[in-house]
Amino acid sequence: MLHLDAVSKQFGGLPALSDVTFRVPQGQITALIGPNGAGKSTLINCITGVLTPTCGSISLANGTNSQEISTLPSHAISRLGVARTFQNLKLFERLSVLDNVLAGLNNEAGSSLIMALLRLPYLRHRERQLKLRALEALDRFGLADKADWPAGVMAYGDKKRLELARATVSQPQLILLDEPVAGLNATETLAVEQQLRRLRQEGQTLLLVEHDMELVMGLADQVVVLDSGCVIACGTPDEVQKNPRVLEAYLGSMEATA
Ligand SMILES: Nc1ncnc2c1ncn2[C@@H]1O[C@H](COP(=O)(O)OP(=O)(O)OP(=O)(O)O)[C@@H](O)[C@H]1O
Repeated sequence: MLHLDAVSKQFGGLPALSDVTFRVPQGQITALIGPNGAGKSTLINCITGVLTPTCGSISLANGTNSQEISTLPSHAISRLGVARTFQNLKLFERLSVLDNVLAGLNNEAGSSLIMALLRLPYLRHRERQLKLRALEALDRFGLADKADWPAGVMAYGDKKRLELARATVSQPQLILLDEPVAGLNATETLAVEQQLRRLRQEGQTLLLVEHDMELVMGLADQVVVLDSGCVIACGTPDEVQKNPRVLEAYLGSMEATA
């Protein structure tokens, strides 16, 4: 689904990513982990077009088609079916919960201003369809009864789920989840875990950046470990947990912060 080949990114000559190569297989959950400063956010930003890699290739493969996306801007990558959630929530706090999810269908709304002003019947029908899909997405994440609330007044856990509803509503090819359970309590974390399992059952491809190792090891099909911008391990949760380089990277980072 997503192929990364020798992706490197430098900031002012300093390497943040070096020769990162791995694949995100279709219909699976791939977790990207690593100590603080390992390069996870930089990589997510390269995949979503927020940053352009210094060199290397990032391509979206669908059947026999493969498209290079490393040079495309964010909106073009989003139109190709890559959605994301953010580590620090990025919601429209003053808009309603429903409107926040509708923003996730922006690519499909696709009407011109003139058409919107004319309020053609076709367009009204289209709007109703999109609203229905947004409500369904809210319902999946247990938020349908809050559709009219301003997003800003919701509890933190609900905001995290709203981001998931917005990222999934367009049924993207690939969803990047940046720390989806950070700051959630055990019950909320379990609920998100179940929702992610359900998405996988439905065939959704997920790339998950997460510090919660219990969640990662219990959920992921494949774990990719970054350290100082390099992939130091890639395999099943079992393989990765036994890998001496991984243990060393995590122990090293714990000593550094002790
Ligand atoms: N815009 C930037 N300019 C300069 N250096 C940067 C920039 N963004 C990231 N870096 C550096 O790149 C390296 C990787 O940072 P990055 O934020 O990608 O790590 P991370 O794995 O996401 O860390 P964390 O788990 O703490 O979020 C770090 O050394 C960081 O200081």
